[in-house]
Amino acid sequence: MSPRAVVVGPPGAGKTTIGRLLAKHLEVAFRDTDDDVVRASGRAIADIFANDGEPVFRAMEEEAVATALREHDGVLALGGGAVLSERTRELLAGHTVVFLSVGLAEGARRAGLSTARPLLAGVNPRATFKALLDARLPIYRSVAAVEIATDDAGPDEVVAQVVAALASTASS
Ligand SMILES: Nc1ncnc2c1ncn2[C@@H]1O[C@H](COP(=O)(O)OP(=O)(O)O)[C@@H](O)[C@H]1O
Ligand SMILES: O=C(O)C1=C[C@@H](OP(=O)(O)O)[C@@H](O)[C@H](O)C1
Ligand SMILES: [Mg+2]
Repeated sequence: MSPRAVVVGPPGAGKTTIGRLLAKHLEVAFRDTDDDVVRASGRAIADIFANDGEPVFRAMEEEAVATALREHDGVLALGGGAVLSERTRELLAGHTVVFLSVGLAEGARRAGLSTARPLLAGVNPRATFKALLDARLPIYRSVAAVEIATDDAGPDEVVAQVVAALASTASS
């Protein structure tokens, strides 16, 4: 069993939104590893970051991703930082991975200053977001077979582009 598509990318790229719509389009189930961590721990992500720190969240996330990759055959959205784990990157090899990209201005606008995303809740979220994009861009590219820029496309258009890209990947 393997997910039809695994969606990666920075916060605000639309992994959760597009993943859910893509699953609907493909008539398969949708799963998001952020939700899995919240359900398994019974806690909000911001609470885990604030009280236990990022490494504890990353360990929970790594387990959630490994389990979901094993169990889920629909569309799977990862949290934006899941690919920081080497084990996760290794597990992603052999899966159909879609990278949704977003630039600094649009990504920061979409991710907002929401406290639900603790990594971006500091004093200068824009600078934090820029550093995050710079550091992670090569990592997202290294795990994904498909890259879709989402800055200038609404959700339905992004889904259509993902569907087309998946079809051409499957036939190549
Ligand atoms: N292509 C898009 N165009 C405009 N807004 C979008 C697009 N994709 C997502 N959004 C909006 O951006 C915000 C973040 O989306 P979300 O799916 O939570 O991103 P992620 O899971 O990658 O962090 C949400 O408010 C969502 O409605
Ligand atoms: O980029 C990150 O490190 C994170 C992204 C979040 O998910 P989204 O990318 O879905 O916002 C969530 O996993 C957590 O706040 C950490
Ligand atoms: Mg998300």
